[in-house]
Amino acid sequence: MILVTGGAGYIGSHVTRDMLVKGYKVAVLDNLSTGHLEAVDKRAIFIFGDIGDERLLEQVFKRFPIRAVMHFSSSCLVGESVRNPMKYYQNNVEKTIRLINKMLAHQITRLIFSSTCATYGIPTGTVLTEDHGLHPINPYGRSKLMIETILKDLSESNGLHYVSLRYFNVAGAHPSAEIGEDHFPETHLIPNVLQHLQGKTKEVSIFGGDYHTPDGTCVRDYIHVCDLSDAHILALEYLVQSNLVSDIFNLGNERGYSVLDIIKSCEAITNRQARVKVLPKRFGDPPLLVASSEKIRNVLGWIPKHNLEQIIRTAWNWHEKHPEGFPK
Ligand SMILES: O=c1ccn([C@@H]2O[C@H](COP(=O)(O)OP(=O)(O)O[C@H]3O[C@H](CO)[C@H](O)[C@H](O)[C@H]3O)[C@@H](O)[C@H]2O)c(=O)[nH]1
Repeated sequence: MILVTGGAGYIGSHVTRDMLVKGYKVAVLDNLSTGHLEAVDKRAIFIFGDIGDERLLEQVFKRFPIRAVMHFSSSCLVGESVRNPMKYYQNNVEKTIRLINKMLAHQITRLIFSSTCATYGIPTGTVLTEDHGLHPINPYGRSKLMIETILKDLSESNGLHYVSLRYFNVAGAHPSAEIGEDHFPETHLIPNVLQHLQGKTKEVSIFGGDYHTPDGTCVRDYIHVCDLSDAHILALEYLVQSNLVSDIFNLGNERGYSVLDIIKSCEAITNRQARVKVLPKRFGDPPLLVASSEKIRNVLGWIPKHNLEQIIRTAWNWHEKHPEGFPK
């Protein structure tokens, strides 16, 4: 059985569903602070609670035959991390240490960790490889880098085996449109543009129009949540098979799209026109983040199957089918 922390969240719920389809048994641990019970596949065991609750972790690890942990639960908004860094150090660092401690106490030594491209900071080249320097420019990135450092140390001394996946910009929804992205408040670009095109907001804010990028807006590498999910399952299989190897992989598509590119693509796919307003830069945003995914393709055999159009189309289907998101 695999324990999925944050399995009621956007990414965790997609990976949970895919693992169940592949025949894995899954237990989801989630405090529903940002996740949704309705997003959790009914075939999974659902445990309500916090990853920082050591008594609960003790019970979970005693009761269920957990072979590995996929650790999604974390705070993950760059802007919020700048305003409230302590939340990030507590949720992402302190509580993760408690989780890993309990895992090791129960001889659970396999972990898939949700890391981020925010660990790199401002890239020196145009495409980021995993060996690029790590100089995060916001507390979110720093909190994830702290855990990566801890994981490396524990893998050398405590027998922990981990795969850390550095996500670029995750978007899109399950092809069934039964699960998708539902945050409150929504801060991410693609859902914000689509919700605006549904008539929910007056305009789309563009955070910064004078970056040193081709059109002056930030460039990001968007990856479909189902491609991301495939990579998690490959990483899990890799950990189980190789057993001794721990590693770090980028998860992106090697294609950069600016904020304006995204708005134009959303307009074309929905056949609607957006109203945009250029606002000041959001603090903590690097101008350009594009992955090299060569390593994960070579080592894990990961093949992304969705392009930007499919990312936006599946997200649009989800928003159209669930204009209010999950039932509240
Ligand atoms: O309404 C919006 C929302 C976003 N943006 C811009 O669009 C780009 C993408 O922003 P998102 O908020 O969608 O995503 P981030 O790049 O901030 O965040 C993503 O990348 C981060 C690393 O930088 C973390 O990994 C984080 O979890 C992940 O969602 C940024 O340049 C942002 O400034 C806008 O212009 N308007």
